[in-house]
Amino acid sequence: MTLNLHRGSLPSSQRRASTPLPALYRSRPGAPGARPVQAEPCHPQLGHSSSCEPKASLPETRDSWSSESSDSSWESLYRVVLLGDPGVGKTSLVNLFAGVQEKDLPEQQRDPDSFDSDFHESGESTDFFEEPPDLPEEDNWFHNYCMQVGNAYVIVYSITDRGSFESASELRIELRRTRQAENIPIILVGNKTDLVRCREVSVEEGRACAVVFDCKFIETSAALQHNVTELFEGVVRQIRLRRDSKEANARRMSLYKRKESLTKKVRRFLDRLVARNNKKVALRVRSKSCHDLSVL
Ligand SMILES: Nc1nc2c(ncn2[C@@H]2O[C@H](COP(=O)(O)OP(=O)(O)OP(=O)(O)O)[C@@H](O)[C@H]2O)c(=O)[nH]1
Repeated sequence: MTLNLHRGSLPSSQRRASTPLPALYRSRPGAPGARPVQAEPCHPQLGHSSSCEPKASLPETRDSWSSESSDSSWESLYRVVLLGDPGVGKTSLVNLFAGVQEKDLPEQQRDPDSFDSDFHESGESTDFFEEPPDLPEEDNWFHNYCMQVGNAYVIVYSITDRGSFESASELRIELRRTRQAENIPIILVGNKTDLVRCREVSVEEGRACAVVFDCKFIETSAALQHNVTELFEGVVRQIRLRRDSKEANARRMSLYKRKESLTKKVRRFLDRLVARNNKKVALRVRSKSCHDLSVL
């Protein structure tokens, strides 16, 4: 498993300090803060991993960065979207996962406004990104886009904030509405478990909510780095399990279709044979009844 981190300096007017802004958002023409991709200094810094090389030849929008990409030379990219109220710890979780400590970075590279992490494993890449919390009204498109493009969703709430737990439920309902027919992995995360005395949402409530909403559930503490690796590995596993079962289903279906088409061929042959016989029978019947004016 190798990790990549790409950073770039961006205008911060649209975002809170800790909010990472995905490259996708940045590359949208006309969007506030949007910049041409080639102007970004972040991608050359991806060079720590052998699997990042093909990115140089990628098209410039992330619309084409999909696991269904027809370009087989490029690894699969899975987009994991982190949703949740401001302040619940989304950025902290992603930062931890990427193994980034701000203090480890040179002063000039410290840019809390921008952050993306790529998680590369077995030729696959998982891109975690979160929605900027204070987007202007006209940028509702990005929220809608997030709801459409994720291959998996991590809905984070703080166990010390019941309001964020309720927001998590609403987000789950919204996701269910937008991605109704799809079997996408959703993980409900209760963060800040280290703040034991301030707990407002019990583990049982979190678990019950996950059962009701048919998603996975885990409690984490970004502060204590508890369950963070389990969370992100779990996300990748969920994506793979669904992908594998989808592929197995597709294989089963194509086998079934092949079998069915063989059966159909035999049936067509038999039908033709029966029809020929039926014509002879019909002719015989007609000739027998030709004297009966009461029948055809
Ligand atoms: N005690 C404790 N504090 C945490 C934990 N996770 C995050 N925090 C703190 O909570 C605050 C908000 O964390 P962020 O990671 O910025 O939260 P966010 O959801 O990304 O917030 P926005 O960027 O506003 O969307 C920061 O001060 C973090 O240090 C945790 O597990 N335990």
